[in-house]
Amino acid sequence: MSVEQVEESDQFAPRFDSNGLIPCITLDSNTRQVLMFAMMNREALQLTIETGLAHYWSRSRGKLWKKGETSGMVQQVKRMLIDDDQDCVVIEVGLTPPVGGGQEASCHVGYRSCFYREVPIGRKSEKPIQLTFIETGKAFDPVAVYGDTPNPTRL
Ligand SMILES: N=c1c2ncn([C@@H]3O[C@H](COP(=O)(O)OP(=O)(O)OP(=O)(O)O)[C@@H](O)[C@H]3O)c2ncn1[C@@H]1O[C@H](COP(=O)(O)O)[C@@H](O)[C@H]1O
Ligand SMILES: [Mg+2]
Ligand SMILES: [Zn+2]
Repeated sequence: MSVEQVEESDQFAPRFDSNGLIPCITLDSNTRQVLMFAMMNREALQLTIETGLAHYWSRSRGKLWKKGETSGMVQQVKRMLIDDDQDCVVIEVGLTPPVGGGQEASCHVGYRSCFYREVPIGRKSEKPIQLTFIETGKAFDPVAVYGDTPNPTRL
């Protein structure tokens, strides 16, 4: 397919990287708050489109991942957008509360959004950069929802 077709036509032609993955940014459909960034493989993208529930590919866990499979915090896709060269998607989702109680959220750390800290802009000193928490508290208790086996994001 030509660049022209990819960029200017109405043909959906998602471009996966050399590992067969496409990045996805997930927004809250009501507020447009950025909730998370994850990858999708062809199957995850197809399942997301077919079922209307967000599916991803987890590189750290090496598996297809239906968001909410453990927590119950499924993401209902209201709209999907793709960029000009079709190598990145955005989904706007409705959230579901976790099964263990608490408010609707997305992040497995217990915050609503994975993007729960702000990096200050403009350096005033050589001191280490200090992040600010921008959510007032956690939306739910992750131990109540995921159990106490820690599952930290791989660093
Ligand atoms: N639930 C989440 C979850 N929700 C949001 N995110 C975000 O999704 C990103 C990508 O997930 P992974 O790290 O699994 O995927 P990855 O491809 O290894 O991504 P990188 O860390 O390499 O960027 C994370 O970096 C988080 O910002 C989550 N990452 C992991 N989980 C785990 O997913 C499992 C299932 O949870 P539910 O889907 O809520 O049932 C549990 O074990 C959770 O700990
Ligand atoms: Mg990550
Ligand atoms: Zn998170």
